Amino acid sequence: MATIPSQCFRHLSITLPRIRKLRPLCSLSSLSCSLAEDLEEAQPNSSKTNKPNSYFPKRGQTLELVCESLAFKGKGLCKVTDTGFVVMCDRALPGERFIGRVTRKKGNYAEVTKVKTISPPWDIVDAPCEYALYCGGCKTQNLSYEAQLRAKEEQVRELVVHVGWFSQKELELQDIMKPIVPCDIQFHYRNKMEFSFGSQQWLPKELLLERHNDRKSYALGLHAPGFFDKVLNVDKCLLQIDPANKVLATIQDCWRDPQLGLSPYDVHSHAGFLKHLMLRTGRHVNTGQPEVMVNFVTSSHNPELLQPLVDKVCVFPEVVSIVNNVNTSVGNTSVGEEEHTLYGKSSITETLRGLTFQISANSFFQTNTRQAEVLYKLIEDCAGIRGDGSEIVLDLFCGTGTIGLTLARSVRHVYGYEVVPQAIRDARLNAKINGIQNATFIQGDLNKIDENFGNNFPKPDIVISDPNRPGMHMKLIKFLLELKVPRIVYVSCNPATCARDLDYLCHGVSEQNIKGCYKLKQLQPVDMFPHTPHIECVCQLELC
Ligand SMILES: C[S@@+](CC[C@H](N)C(=O)[O-])C[C@H]1O[C@@H](n2cnc3c(N)ncnc32)[C@H](O)[C@@H]1O
Repeated sequence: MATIPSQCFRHLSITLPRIRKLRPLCSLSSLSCSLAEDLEEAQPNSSKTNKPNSYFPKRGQTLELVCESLAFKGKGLCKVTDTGFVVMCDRALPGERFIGRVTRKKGNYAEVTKVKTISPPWDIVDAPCEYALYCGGCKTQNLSYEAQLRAKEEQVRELVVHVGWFSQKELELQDIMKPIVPCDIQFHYRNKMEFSFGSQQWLPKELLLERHNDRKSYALGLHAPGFFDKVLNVDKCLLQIDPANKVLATIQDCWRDPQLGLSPYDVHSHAGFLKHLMLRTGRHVNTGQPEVMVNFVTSSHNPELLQPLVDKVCVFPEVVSIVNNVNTSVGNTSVGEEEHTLYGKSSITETLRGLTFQISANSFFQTNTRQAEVLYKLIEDCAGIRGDGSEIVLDLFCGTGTIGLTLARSVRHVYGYEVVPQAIRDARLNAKINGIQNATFIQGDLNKIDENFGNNFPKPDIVISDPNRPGMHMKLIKFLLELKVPRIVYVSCNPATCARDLDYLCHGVSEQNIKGCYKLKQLQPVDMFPHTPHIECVCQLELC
């Protein structure tokens, strides 16, 4: 095997103290560097020391490197020969030998850009998408799917050992860490894609000369990696289903026509009309046929300008909803202050674990429906519901209530908490559509809970917690440690903050003299998004 996934780290488990305390000293090891970056979102205020480095490659210097593994955001982690100094390289694949040029110092490691591949990894494959090498969406499409899964699983294991402070031995002997669950379908799995309009197409350097004439033309596509103002023009995205690609191609064909008078919004000058094109797909409740929602996000309300585009795409039988979100702010978000329905319905439907969900342009819904079925089944199994209708479930970070509602059928009551008011409205509506009466959804910020929080519901038997990337706030961790429910199912989309929170729940928070009281019984990584760096984990915790 050409990858070096873990041997190089193993010795560190003996010498590396708790990462969260040692984070500022991240020159200690490659592992701590990548973890520091992993945890950056979770600890935005933590101080950084400016410890001098024993070795630092100079900016502009070229180095011959071998990528050892994938880390945060799918970047390749490499070490400088002899010194072991860590460099991270976007688009480097495990096992790849390449020449990299140092571009910048970040914390106590360096970033390099790949200049030339000397030898590719043995498990490299041809990426089916023509944009795969440049697009910010799929970063590892040219790595075999098996190798992608290996890299993701390894990343979770390293984080659980070095941030979560669980020993490799206990993970293995007690069969805690399960092999990653692959995604059956590796393309056409996304039910939501957001494309941006841009006043200038972004092209990678190697194509600049070749397509010189395209440089100034307008773009509709995906953002260039790391740039909010540069758009890679795309006619097709292999992550979405064919009917959505037909809509994209049709709009691409016509929106630049000068006679239509349409202009892309410019994020610098704030002039222009078209901001984003969001395509969402679902299925008709009775027929199971695909349903497509087309959402034009514009900087002002001008339905006449959009009408020619509406006329072109409403002819597709799958297009059942065309809406316009008007966002007058200078920001780049797609949520409008007003929404207008231009054609058909204002929402589409999707079924998940036997329930029907109504999805509007801005409601949160798991973006890989098929794999969400797998994820929710795992959550249900981990919840270990008795099925006698006696238990209380607390669904933290409930979004539109999907997890809680799928459990509601076999428990006494579900209490869901969520910060976004629209999501709470959708959750209540979803409960109603499905005839579920034993679910209560409450809007509130779980980062701001106080000592009264626990008085708002009966003591739960099971807590489901599914936070977004920063993980759980210390207030919530303390609440759970005091609540002492028999079982917690922690669902995470960021293995770094997940490992940190598992450490707090199981081993306590020594700085605050708080004891942990949970045992990690099971940790199951799930691949929801092939070709991207994202990893989902389902963790089962039981009260000690
Ligand atoms: C990963 S999503 C999970 C959604 C839902 N459990 C599902 O499976 O569809 C995380 C949710 O947490 C919500 N959220 C983020 N920060 C929050 C906070 N401070 N308090 C409450 N909810 C929050 C987000 O709005 C989002 O709906």
